[in-house]
Amino acid sequence: MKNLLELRDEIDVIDKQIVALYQQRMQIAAEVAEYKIETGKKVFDKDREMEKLATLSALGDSAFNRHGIRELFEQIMSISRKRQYQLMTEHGIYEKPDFEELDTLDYKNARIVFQGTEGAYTQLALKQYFGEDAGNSYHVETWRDAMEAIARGDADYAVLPIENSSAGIVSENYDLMVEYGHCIVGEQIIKIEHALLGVPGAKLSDITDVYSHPQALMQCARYLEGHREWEKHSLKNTAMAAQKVREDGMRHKAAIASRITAEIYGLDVLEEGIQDNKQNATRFIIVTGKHVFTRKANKISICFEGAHETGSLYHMLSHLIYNGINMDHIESRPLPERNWEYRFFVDFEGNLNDPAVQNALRGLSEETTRLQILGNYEA
Ligand SMILES: O=C(O)C(=O)C[C@]1(C(=O)O)C=C[C@@H](O)C=C1
Repeated sequence: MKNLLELRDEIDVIDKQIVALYQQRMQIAAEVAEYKIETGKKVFDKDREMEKLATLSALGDSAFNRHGIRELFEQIMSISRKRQYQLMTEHGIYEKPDFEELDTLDYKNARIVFQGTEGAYTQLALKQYFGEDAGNSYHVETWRDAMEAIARGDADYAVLPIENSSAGIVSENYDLMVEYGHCIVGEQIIKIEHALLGVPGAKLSDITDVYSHPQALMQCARYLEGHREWEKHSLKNTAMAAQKVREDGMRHKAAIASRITAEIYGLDVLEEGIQDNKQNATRFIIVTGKHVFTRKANKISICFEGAHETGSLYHMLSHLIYNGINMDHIESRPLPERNWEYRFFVDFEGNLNDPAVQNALRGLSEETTRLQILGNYEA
């Protein structure tokens, strides 16, 4: 039997040959890219790749090797495509996403819409994000209403919750972003501290009914577990719950909302910090109707759909990984009317002007069935 050193020497010889052949092949791929640049042909040719995978894997002498050859060449051709996208970007052949670059975003006199009523967490986020420019804001009943206000041009910006650190994503707003095609221009994270609020003079022992937004009820699940006898009621938002408790004026009714709403609606704080996660925070997005970004933007949100087949997501994400892009977040949402098929939402670091981002987006747009850039903004 040969010893390990001898075997490794043999592997080293073969690997060098593979490297030389790989480089030769990539050189030809570069020539293919030139041809495609000249002729305007697309880089990704699925039929050609399928044909190659079938013929090459058939050369394998065992089922194991046939499978391995297929995987190996899938990777080789995927790298070949990435090289071709890179060359095209270098040649300035890049279909810029339909986004206008601005020096800064001007919020002066902007009309800002949020969902809920006075004192909603969204309003807190709005005030923190827009600061002094927040004066010109108004509220609507639903998140869809806020999106509509942007679509109609009644408002310039909308503020919407997108994710909570304990309850997860606000799925409806992900879906609305796809449906309306608006643009994210900013985000604001707000620490969420829930309190139990009752009418003046009410005691904890009086409470039998609790009102809040379903997300807030979920975020206080452990606390509510300690009061199983309480009837829980879902309302559109936490501030509305506070308003209702005030208007009903009954000692047995309580709301879960922020401390600030207690001041606004004249309620007593019966208990504070009742959320399960003491670090509980919600991320809000700032949305507008025009597709704009600034040079300072450092986070990109996209949504894409791909073929419903093995390895599809892996290949789509490989465009980010191969271009050295740092991914922050991935989510999936069901595709409407297509049971058990999904679209993906990915947040990653970068600016639309970065060559690495342009390469990744080019790859994704060629190799997905649908790509939507939801925004490029400062995180
Ligand atoms: O043959 C082509 O059109 C190529 O671009 C080359 C190649 C390959 O590397 O083999 C790469 C991408 C295409 O999807 C198909 C094949």
